[in-house]
Amino acid sequence: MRGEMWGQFGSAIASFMCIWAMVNQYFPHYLRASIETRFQKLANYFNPYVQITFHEFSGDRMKRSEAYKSIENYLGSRSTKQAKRLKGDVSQESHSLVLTMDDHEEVTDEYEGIKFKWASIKTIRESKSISFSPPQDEKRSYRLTFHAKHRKTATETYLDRVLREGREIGTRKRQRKLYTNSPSDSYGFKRTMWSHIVFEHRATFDTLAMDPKKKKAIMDDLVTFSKAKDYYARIGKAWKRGYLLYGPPGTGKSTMIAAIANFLNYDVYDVELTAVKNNTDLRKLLIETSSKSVIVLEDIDCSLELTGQRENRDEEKKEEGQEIKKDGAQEKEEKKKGGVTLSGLLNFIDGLWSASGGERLIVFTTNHVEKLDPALIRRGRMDRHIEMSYCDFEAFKVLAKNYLSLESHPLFGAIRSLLEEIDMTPADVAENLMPKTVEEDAGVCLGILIEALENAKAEARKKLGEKEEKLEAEAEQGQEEEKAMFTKKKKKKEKRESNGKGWEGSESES
Ligand SMILES: Nc1ncnc2c1ncn2[C@@H]1O[C@H](COP(=O)(O)OP(=O)(O)OP(=O)(O)O)[C@@H](O)[C@H]1O
Ligand SMILES: [Mg+2]
Repeated sequence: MRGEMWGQFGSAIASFMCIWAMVNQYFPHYLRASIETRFQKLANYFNPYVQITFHEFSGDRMKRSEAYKSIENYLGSRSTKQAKRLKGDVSQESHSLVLTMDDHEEVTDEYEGIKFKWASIKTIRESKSISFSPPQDEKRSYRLTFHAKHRKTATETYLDRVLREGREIGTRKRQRKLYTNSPSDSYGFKRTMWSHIVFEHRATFDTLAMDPKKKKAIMDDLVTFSKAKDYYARIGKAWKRGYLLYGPPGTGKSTMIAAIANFLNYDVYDVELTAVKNNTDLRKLLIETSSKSVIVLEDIDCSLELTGQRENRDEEKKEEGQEIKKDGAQEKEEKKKGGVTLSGLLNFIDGLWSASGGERLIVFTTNHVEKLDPALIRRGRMDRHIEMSYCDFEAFKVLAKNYLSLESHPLFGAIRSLLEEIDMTPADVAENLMPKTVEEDAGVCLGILIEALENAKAEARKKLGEKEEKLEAEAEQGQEEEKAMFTKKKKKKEKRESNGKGWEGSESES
């Protein structure tokens, strides 16, 4: 019965196609449009299916539609399994092979027991003008077909899922970028404020040597942040989070930034503050950053030399009664150099100027946290302060695993006790662990590290000895000086007393 019905429906479609071909051939254009509308109405009346079309280029013709790209991503794996004709290409973004269903192919997707049909459509527009870019005449789209009774599910949940999943696949696949700001002077016609290269830093949280508990807490914080869009919207805050990474050179601050970017799949914007002319340019830079990005200001204490801190120093000088002499040229030079002020930077962080929203992580690094203006790093601006410190045994184990594929070794005990006594940065430990020749096996590398630690220990002892000697000498000298002072004072007193007696004596005598 059902088969018969489908047969009738099929022959109706065939007759319709026949009539349509005749109409196309014999009727003038204005009549064709009117007949098409009427036919469409008739077909809609009998057709129980709903169709939704997503065009590749819609509205802004220069840009591929986001929905189309998401659907393409979503259908990717389904097409590879189901479609008989596939198109292969190498993605410009990720340089990897991308397979999509060829034109006029169909795949079926199932959601909550409902079948959704996706077809890739290509229409060719007859163009009378000569064009060198064929895509203008070829229009592609994806067409979704489903039964009218599932309209609610399709429009309210299914399509939402398709677009969300497609976007996520796109984010995972995309090649991330490392942006650096061009010097302010070079902005001009068609010059962008940022130049970029492909971000290829391989650091991950797995390879980052630090206390595992601290590492886990940071990763949890990042995950919570990246999923907290609604939360930030509800509390009316810009969706951003500030991290301050501080510690001595070579403790992994830059490595941590790369690990964060890789973990969250974010782009990295490395802001070179000294190349920014003024607060306005800084603001423009922020506006030009994309969502899902880490904005990095490295060695912030050095950058601030040009700005707030310099002003503070001037004020300090004023307080000390020193005159601040600046000739015209010097002032001009300072204006040129230090256009970015502390308040400009604070505005930058607060995202006051970024009405565009979107998830952004702002990271400052410094070797001297104590030098920073408290306003710059207060909670709310820099939400997390993370100390990157010298290599302890837990961090060493991560490095040993990365560099030597070792989980344990008889020499680990000696290294553990040496690391408890000696401050060595992960960068130095890593350098010692790295095999210098192909003959060096893990044992040799560990031996080299032990030797370096022992040398550092001997050096530290020597320095301590010298310091103690110096202190002793200073103390001795101090004692001598004190003694001399005491004797001098005593002599003075005796002299005064003897003078006094003489006066008293003369008094009585008179
Ligand atoms: N915690 C760490 N885990 C893994 N590797 C590390 C770590 N710290 C340093 N390294 C290694 O040392 C090198 C230098 O580290 P990095 O540049 O991250 O240090 P930094 O703290 O940013 O130093 P600086 O303050 O000078 O900028 C890295 O390339 C990395 O190989
Ligand atoms: Mg660094």
